[in-house]
Amino acid sequence: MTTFEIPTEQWAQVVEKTGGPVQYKKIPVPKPGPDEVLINIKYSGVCHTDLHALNGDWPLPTKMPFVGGHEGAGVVVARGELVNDIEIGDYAGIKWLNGSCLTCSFCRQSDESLCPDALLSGYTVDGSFQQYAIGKAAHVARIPKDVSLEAVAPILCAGLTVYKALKESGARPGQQVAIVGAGGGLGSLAIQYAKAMGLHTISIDGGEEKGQLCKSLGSEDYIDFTKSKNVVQDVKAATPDGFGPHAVLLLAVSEGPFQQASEYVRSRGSIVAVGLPAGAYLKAPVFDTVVRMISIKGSYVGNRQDTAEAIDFFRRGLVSSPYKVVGLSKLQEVFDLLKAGKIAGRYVVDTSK
Ligand SMILES: NC(=O)c1ccc[n+]([C@@H]2O[C@H](COP(=O)([O-])OP(=O)(O)OC[C@H]3O[C@@H](n4cnc5c(N)ncnc54)[C@H](O)[C@@H]3O)[C@@H](O)[C@H]2O)c1
Ligand SMILES: [Zn+2]
Ligand SMILES: [Zn+2]
Repeated sequence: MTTFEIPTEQWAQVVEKTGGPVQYKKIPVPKPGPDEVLINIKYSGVCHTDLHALNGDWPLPTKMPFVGGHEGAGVVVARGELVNDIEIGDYAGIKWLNGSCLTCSFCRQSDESLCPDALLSGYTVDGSFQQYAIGKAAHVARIPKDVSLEAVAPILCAGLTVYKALKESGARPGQQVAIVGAGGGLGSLAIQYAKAMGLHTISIDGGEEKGQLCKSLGSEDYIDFTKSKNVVQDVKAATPDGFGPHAVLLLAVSEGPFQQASEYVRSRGSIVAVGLPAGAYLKAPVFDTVVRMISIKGSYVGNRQDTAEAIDFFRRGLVSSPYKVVGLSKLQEVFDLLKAGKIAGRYVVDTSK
């Protein structure tokens, strides 16, 4: 068996007060409990959720201080005495769902994200913006040895979340799906998963850079919400019969689209809310929802099987996040860009610098 030398101290980005800035400092390397593994994180994607956590946007408290991050890809370097289905030296990933009880009625039916005792990486337990992170062995993502750890990182939240949301939408091959927030981290992967699943995509986001990205990833239409005079009309016009898309994935970080989607979704279509803008509400006219038989639902990350399937799409070369790599020490700069809506695709941080 391979053995790794584990230091006692490591570099991490720590949130010490709501709103930040994050503090780049040395902290102790944690020790895994009996049912846990210690992963030497090589790369971590930066999700907009990490910014919500930093800003205290949601009605759910974080631990404090905390280390954010939940798209961490690395190598298993230690394991607790109860762990026997993952080896030292294996590739593994820290995802949002760090652990769940595995015995409640949700866990028993593979709705692990609904577990009342779920542990959330980079939120209620320390996450992947550090060189060594802990995950419950049952939940850490199994990453095949033949994939790039920096490229696979965004699959661990963005990829698996949009893959699950597309399944939840009920859209079938050949149908149209509108992706709102298509040029962001989740959106850029949603375009590709949708395409791989045989769906047509209509991308909605703001600015030319994001438009070019969406087109280059295979989206047939791009609607720039900052320029369009009538987003509702433009979305409907992008479908062959003008009746609107069969499904809408709401990935945006502003409330507007959550109020608008019911105006352009096709009758009997579904609206899937995934983005989590602070304090936002979903709104739809009851009359239209009834007589046009619209389904409105939420979708929250995915279970362990969704994770494995989402990674398998990546391994087969069907999806890949467009990403840029910077050092972990530059995390605050990434947050500033994310806040300004300036990131097309994903940023991935390299924990060695
Ligand atoms: N439900 C889940 O399980 C889950 C999982 C991961 C992330 N999230 C949430 O999803 C959201 C997106 O995350 P991300 O990392 O992709 O963020 P991101 O910042 O990379 O992307 C968001 C995109 O939305 C676009 N946008 C903003 N306003 C818009 C509008 N009015 N119309 C169209 N597009 C608009 C932005 O330009 C940006 O490209 C966040 O709120 C995050 O917390 C939810
Ligand atoms: Zn995330
Ligand atoms: Zn449970």
